[in-house]
Amino acid sequence: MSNPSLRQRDAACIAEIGRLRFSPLSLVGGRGNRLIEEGGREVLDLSGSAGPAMLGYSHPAIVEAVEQSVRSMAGASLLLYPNEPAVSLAERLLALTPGTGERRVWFGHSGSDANDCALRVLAAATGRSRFISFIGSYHGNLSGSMGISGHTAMTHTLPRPGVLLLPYPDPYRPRFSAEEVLSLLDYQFETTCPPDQVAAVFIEPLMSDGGLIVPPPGFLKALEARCRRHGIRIVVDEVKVGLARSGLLHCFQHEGLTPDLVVFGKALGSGLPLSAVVGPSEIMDHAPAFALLTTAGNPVAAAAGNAALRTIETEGLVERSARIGKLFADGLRALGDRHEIIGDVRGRGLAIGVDLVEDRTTRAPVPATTTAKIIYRGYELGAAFTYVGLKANVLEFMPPLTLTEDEVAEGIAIVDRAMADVAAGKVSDADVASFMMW
Ligand SMILES: Cc1ncc(COP(=O)(O)O)c(/C=N/[C@@H]2CCCCNC2=O)c1O
Repeated sequence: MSNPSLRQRDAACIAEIGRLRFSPLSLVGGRGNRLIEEGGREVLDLSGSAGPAMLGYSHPAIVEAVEQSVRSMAGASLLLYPNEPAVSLAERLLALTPGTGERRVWFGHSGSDANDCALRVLAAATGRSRFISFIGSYHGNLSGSMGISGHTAMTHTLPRPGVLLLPYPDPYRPRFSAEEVLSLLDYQFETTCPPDQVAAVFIEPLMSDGGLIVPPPGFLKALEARCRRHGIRIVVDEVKVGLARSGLLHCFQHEGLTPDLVVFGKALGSGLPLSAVVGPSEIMDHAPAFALLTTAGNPVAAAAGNAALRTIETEGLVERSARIGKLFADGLRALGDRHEIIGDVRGRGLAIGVDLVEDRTTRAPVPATTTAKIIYRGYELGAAFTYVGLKANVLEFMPPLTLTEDEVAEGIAIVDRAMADVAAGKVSDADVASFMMW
């Protein structure tokens, strides 16, 4: 019997609950913007590993920072001892995150634990037990952060008591206009959701897993104004679209928001487990020993974080993300001349969604199998990308911000061919049966 493949071994030991697989791609390495498949094939990465790979893979700045830090580890627990990399990273985050007054930084391992921490400390510090969030939002997969998320993939878990989930207005499918959502919120405030009981609103400035939805201009600013009237804090979840990806350093800057707390993750560690919450001291200093994760803010992950933030600056990734993102989105839009399935191409910077429809007039989403087949065929042709959306019909492109113009052209050509091949029936339902996961 030949040696089992990596995928077969994975199937024999990795728990299904921890899988969200879009293709048979199994990895033995990565460098630059390419993933190295078992067997040696190099696959162009247009997924960024769901966002963390802001700098691609094995970026020299990350390798050097991690190597230097791990060779003389300044402890392994920020809880017990300050360490130079974590304190430097906190100082950097305070300097680059707009805000006023005394503020502090909390470190976590993931976007989930950072949102968990934010909501728990807000409830405790404000004495308010209600939260506002949005249908389609994804803030994490721990009890707390899942409990304020509104993604259809979360319906296996009941929402947190006291959370108000509002529709997130979608300009492409305006089932609820921005005005109707705000009017619904006003009515809730007048009836079953007293605003003085609401601790905070959690906002994705660009809704990612819910379908890469850019909110209508002014909506988030109008929401903020209502919150300000009632002392409701604004928590902006920048975990996926923050740190230069949107074409500005912070995605909330596109909306003119003034957050109270900002949640970072994914790209902050550039592949290492690292997240952060930046917020006012009256919240973040609520009590000692309130939000403890033993290895959070460890010197190795923090060293990667420092290198990631430095590289955003030294490689001009904010401007690059805007420029390459426009090139990529324009290229995807141009495919619409050949593929009726493309209903909408949207996003900001290098956070791009392609909304796939059965019919451009009705805008009815394609079946999830169609989306999955395009991703599967894209994999066979040499590119890795994923899908999101409450109807699993939005191709998600979250590539490394280091993507080159040539790689954009390569990626567009692969998407083009994948769509044509799927339309020609070259991918079967059986091919994608095990990749229909959310
Ligand atoms: C806006 C936003 N906030 C928080 C999270 C949770 O981050 P972690 O998965 O690092 O805990 C996420 C994670 N999003 C999912 C992770 C599961 C796989 C599907 N793709 C994502 O990006 C997010 O998008």
